[in-house]
Amino acid sequence: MSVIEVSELRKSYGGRRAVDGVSFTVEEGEIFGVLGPNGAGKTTTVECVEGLRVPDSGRVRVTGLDPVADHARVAQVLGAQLQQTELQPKLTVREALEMYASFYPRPADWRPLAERLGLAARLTTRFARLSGGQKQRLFIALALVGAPRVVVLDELTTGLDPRARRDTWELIEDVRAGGVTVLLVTHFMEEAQRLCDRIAVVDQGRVAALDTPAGLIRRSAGATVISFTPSAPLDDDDLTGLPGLASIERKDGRITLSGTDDTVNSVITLLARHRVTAHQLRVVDATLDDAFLDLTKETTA
Ligand SMILES: Nc1ncnc2c1ncn2[C@@H]1O[C@H](COP(=O)(O)OP(=O)(O)OP(=O)(O)O)[C@@H](O)[C@H]1O
Repeated sequence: MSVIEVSELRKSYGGRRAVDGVSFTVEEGEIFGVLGPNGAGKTTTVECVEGLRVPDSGRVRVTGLDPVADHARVAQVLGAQLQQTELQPKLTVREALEMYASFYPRPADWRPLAERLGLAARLTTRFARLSGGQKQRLFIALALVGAPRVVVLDELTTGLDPRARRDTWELIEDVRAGGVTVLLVTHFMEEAQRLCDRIAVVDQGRVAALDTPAGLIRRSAGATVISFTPSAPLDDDDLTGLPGLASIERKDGRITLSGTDDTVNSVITLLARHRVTAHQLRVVDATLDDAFLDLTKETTA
């Protein structure tokens, strides 16, 4: 049985479709990413998984339970990142952690969690007095303090400085190593590429692609880009026949080709055959950024 199952999920707000037939499953111990442009329907989708929103149609199950009908049981197995407004401003960090731990039958020890998230020196600070990044780290701690089987993280590291972001990634990897399933909404490609086993790219309320990060990158039009300044002119005819070629660009004597590994190998053979030297040769693999822009062309254009 999948830990999370979403099938043909639809949800409208006042006649406007926010989610329009989204389906995916998340397996035990997986870090599953939901990636998409602003307004794509990501938060609506994960809020349906959390039982915070009632779908118009479709099926959602978390460990086999319906998050709306079985809300209390789902709340025992699922940890979610809070929104700013959901915590009393006067609560201290310690009180918040103790209170949230008390909601669960077998909570984690909050002290090491507070330590990992850099909150140990802030235990007596009231929520209202925390910096934006400290609030964010507290929300992550509160999502994990119940030792959930599934954790839903929406904009996990938004507002965190680079070190806190890296520490948080390591924490999430550790949490997963402990068997926890993670559903992650993110805008950060580097975060998605580093953490996620699989990613659903959501665009205009639909799943535009669902694959591993490497799989998504392979789908992007020019998965590899090679650029160089040739020591002698090269004919377009020689270049256009290269296997796997997606595009050619010439600028100021420099040639930039996008294509596949085959394209790169063939360019090198071609250069050797013509005894042409490639100055400032660069080969760059496409990133998840490129794949994302390709897959969500209409909305991000
Ligand atoms: N409570 C609401 N009432 C009306 N419309 C809403 C509501 N919540 C979301 N929407 C609309 O539904 C669409 C999807 O929103 P959602 O927040 O799910 O997208 P998202 O992918 O999470 O976006 P972002 O990346 O900007 O957070 C948007 O057009 C948004 O304006």
